[in-house]
Amino acid sequence: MSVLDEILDGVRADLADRQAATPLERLKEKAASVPWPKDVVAALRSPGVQVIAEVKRSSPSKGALAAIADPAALARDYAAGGACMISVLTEQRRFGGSLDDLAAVRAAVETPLLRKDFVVSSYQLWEARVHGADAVLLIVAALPQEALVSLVERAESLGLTPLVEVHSEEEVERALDAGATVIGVNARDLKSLKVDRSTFARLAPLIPDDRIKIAESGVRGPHDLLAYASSGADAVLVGESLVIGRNPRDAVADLVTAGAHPALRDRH
Ligand SMILES: O=C(O)c1ccccc1NCC(=O)[C@H](O)[C@H](O)COP(=O)(O)O
Repeated sequence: MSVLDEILDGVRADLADRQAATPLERLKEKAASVPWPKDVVAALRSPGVQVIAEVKRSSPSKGALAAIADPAALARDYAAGGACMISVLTEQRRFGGSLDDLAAVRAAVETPLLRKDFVVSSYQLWEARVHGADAVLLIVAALPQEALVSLVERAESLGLTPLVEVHSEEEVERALDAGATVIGVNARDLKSLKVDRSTFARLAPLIPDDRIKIAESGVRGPHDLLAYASSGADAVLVGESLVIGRNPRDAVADLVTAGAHPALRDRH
């Protein structure tokens, strides 16, 4: 069984528990009083290469990374550093996240928020809305095509921007067929968990220029952002290097400064 399959088994079991505790109708009632999500596409289309900073406690590849006792404080640092979006991992078993983290971050910052999880059901989209997300991750490798298409449509109907994640040529084609506007190329192979930064340069040319291209994983500092930018990235998604460093605000600011270099402006 692959790591992804193991993660998905746990996600489905936890989802079943939450569905038993909170019926969908109740979630829908709650969503009615939550403000409409922010325009993530506009934020990502801002000049230069944008930085998406992630709240990430642990991971299957590295184990424990950082305790992050106060995710809201970390998010405030990310926002002060200039992150255009904050990614909050909500998967519990392997990443140590939760929907409470998402809600706490929502209460702390105005920055657009991504719910980063392994979405397999529209129930999770409603949860994302209720807890203040503006965008949701949809991983092509985790979904049959019919489910992917339906989740892209449902997310958009709820005002959530789907970030559709790909790892291969075939998955790029599936993301485009599903109508994705925002496509993330994840450099981390979901079987070996190894990061191969060249994946973005290989797949980016297959993604039309009217879509937003996000390079996910493996950004250790400004030099990696610039390398992804030179291959056409509109934004980078960064987790580990921000949470293990001593000053997340300065680390984000350094990336934002690199992404704002005059040579990288007016790329959209
Ligand atoms: O991080 C992992 O080990 C991992 C394993 C299996 C599925 C997903 C995984 N990570 C999720 C991510 O996509 C990253 O958290 C994100 O791209 C940031 O990457 P990094 O900056 O390398 O922490």
